[in-house]
Amino acid sequence: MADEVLIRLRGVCKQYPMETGGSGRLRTIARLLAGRAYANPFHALRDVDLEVRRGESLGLVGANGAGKSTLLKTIAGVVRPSSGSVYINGRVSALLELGAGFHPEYTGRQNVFLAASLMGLGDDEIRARLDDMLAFADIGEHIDQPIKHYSSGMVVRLGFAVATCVRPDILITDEVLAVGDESFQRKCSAWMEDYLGEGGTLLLCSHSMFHIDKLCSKAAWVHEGAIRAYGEAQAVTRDYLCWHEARLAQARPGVGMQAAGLHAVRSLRLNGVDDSELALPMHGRLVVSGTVFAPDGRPPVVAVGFVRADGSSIYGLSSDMDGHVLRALGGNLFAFSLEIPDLPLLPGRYTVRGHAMDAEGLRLFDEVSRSLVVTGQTREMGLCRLPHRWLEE
Ligand SMILES: Nc1ncnc2c1ncn2[C@@H]1O[C@H](COP(=O)(O)OP(=O)(O)OP(=O)(O)O)[C@@H](O)[C@H]1O
Repeated sequence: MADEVLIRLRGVCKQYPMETGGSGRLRTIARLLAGRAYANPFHALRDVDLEVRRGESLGLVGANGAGKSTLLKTIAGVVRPSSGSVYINGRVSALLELGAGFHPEYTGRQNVFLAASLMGLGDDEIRARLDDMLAFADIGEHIDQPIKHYSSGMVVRLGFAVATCVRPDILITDEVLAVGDESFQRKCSAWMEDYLGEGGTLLLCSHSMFHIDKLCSKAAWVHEGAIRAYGEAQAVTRDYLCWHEARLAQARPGVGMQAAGLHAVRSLRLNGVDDSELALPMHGRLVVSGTVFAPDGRPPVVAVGFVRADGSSIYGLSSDMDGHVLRALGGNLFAFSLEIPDLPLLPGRYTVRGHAMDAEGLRLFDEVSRSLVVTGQTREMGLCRLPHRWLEE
């Protein structure tokens, strides 16, 4: 049962016509009516093979326009592939575009009935679960207003509330977490963790590597319509972030991953060293310091992680875990300085990462890395020295 394949895609391709102007569109329609292929197709998905088993959680990452939503829509049955096969085994609940499946003129309550019945629930079942759904959506009296007057966050709340009560075999969500406010994000995230704990299967598309790492066991990196990498979520998100870092470095030499308007680590130093590798003896004193840009002017959270050369995590912490507030420097910049007085890592090569997060410590925006070489001689094995002594018995 656990090994049961719930989603299988084989050689899935999706093409869209490229024509934009009026006459181009007419030509496209004429070609379709004549049963001919598009003249100048745009390949949104290229030969995608994918398998998701029961109980797996797969994150989709990729740049804007890479094809993630098209892939999710193809799996949800909203988009028909141009070629290839899609096999789905189980009840699917999909939270795709905002309000998809909702009728704008109906009230929230009417839409809940509509959406839940489309997902296969009978009237009695819906009535029995209605209070739970409304409690999850938590939009108060707006529930009896037409949803055309809802904010995007309220629409997502309603959509997610229906999904929670239907308890699908496969839950497909496209950037839902990005739309809700902080408390709703936490609620959704907690619900998804529960759902996965109970054996649910999740497909999550997000630009938040934090959420992908937190919620997904596997990840697929979609690049120009094809799967560029597939594997353990943390390994895939790491490669994807490195790719972005390299791309930005190419575009703006000397500048790390930063963008006006986004939280970003502006500098990261190991014992005051900014860019080159730091060599430090075992049990030496390490100070990780730097600055973080916060577009909203609120003190951001910084997370610091230690990673082995093969990418596996050794240790991570964030300023909010310790209740530490970053020092304001002015100009939306905030400084941090983390001391590790007695670094217990065994000799070897490591990466120290600084991640910029929002004030709530919920969304992770970027990552800057520095190399650290721990020097020394020892015959101990592993990654770090555990404090120990031998007892005389
Ligand atoms: N109905 C359509 N007609 C024509 N082109 C489309 C259509 N839907 C999607 N595309 C194109 O297919 C490509 C992939 O779009 P898709 O929405 O899947 O990307 P995405 O990875 O989800 O991007 P984002 O992160 O920006 O949401 C884009 O170039 C988009 O313009």
